[in-house]
Amino acid sequence: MPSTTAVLSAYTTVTASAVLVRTLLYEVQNLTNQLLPRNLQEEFLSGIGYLVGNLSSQMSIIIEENNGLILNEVFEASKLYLVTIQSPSTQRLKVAKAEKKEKLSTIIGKDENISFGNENRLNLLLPCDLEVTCSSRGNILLQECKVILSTLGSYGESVYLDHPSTFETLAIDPKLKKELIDDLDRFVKRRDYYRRVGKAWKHGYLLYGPPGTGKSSLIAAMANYLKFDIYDMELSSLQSNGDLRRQLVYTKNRSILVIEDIDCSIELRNRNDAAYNQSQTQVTLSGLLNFIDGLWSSCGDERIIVFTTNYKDRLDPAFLRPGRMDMQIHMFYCSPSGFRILVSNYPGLKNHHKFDEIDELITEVNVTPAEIAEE
Ligand SMILES: Nc1ncnc2c1ncn2[C@@H]1O[C@H](COP(=O)(O)OP(=O)(O)OP(=O)(O)O)[C@@H](O)[C@H]1O
Repeated sequence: MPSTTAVLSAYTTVTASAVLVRTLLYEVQNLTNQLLPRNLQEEFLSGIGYLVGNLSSQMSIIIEENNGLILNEVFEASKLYLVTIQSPSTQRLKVAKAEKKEKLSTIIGKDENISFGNENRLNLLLPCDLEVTCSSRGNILLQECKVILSTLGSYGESVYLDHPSTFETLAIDPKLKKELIDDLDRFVKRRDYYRRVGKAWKHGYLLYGPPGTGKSSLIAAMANYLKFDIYDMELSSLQSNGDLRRQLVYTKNRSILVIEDIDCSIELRNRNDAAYNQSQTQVTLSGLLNFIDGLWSSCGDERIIVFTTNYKDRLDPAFLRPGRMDMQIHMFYCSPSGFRILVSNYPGLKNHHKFDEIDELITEVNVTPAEIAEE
């Protein structure tokens, strides 16, 4: 089975939730305030609002120079503004806004050297950044928000998370799904509550179950739902326990920190066997426990940490102590209801005369959603 990182980055379709569209609209509003003269802003935004109301989860805004034979005033206004912040040779201009900053920062595309504003490139990796591309015809293309997947550790890299998994496509028990969505909703709404009770605004999940039952898919669904970035912490690439904490510097608020296959990394270290020597894992169980406890008190707000394992019974009980994991989620073999979701996702079937027979078979045999998806 591929690793979480491989699976999460393997997709090319961008899926966006309602949250994403709402955030995008908000960002468009912000951008419009800064790009357009005041008298044009209202008209432009009401047009966008109309579009979003009817629109799918993806949106590109293209401002053409001419609207038929008529000159497009929005294009002229945007062009005038852009000329003041870019050099004549600029082909691409990126615009980003940090959560707590009021103004957008504008950054010239990858192949150009000049950058504007005080933000460095990392700020592009914020949730909900917008990309404005100026084509040779002078069109301005505003691309949709994207969730970022970053790999922490010595080979750290970031990519846009284009994993299409959502809670709708996830084949898990409907009751568990609802419980989890409610839990996430409660978590993001409870800033004041966490402050009042003096608790860090963090949440820990343990996902356990056999390979191919959807642990990585669930993490992607959570990220797409909350519009949080994902940081995938590869323990095997860390040199020491101290590296765990140092990696946090690269993470941001409103993010999910993922540590996968936790039993392998820790077990290997404790057993000190040949496999351990091969994997070069340098993180110890106590180092990890210290890190989790410290994480809860030392880093920013709105953080979710997710551990995954195929073997919960191998984990040290200290790891599962109350307060470390808020929710333990058992990902299990496919149920009849899960099967219905998968056939609706893949061949697009809602009904079939074989369904009853398959329902019976599925309850008799352990089969993973991944195996069914493969078929
Ligand atoms: N519960 C599920 N709902 C929908 N699709 C699933 C589910 N489980 C598995 N799949 C399909 O199988 C593929 C592999 O599953 P995934 O990587 O999420 O499982 P995993 O439990 O993380 O496996 P591993 O423990 O090996 O990392 C997914 O990309 C998806 O296509």
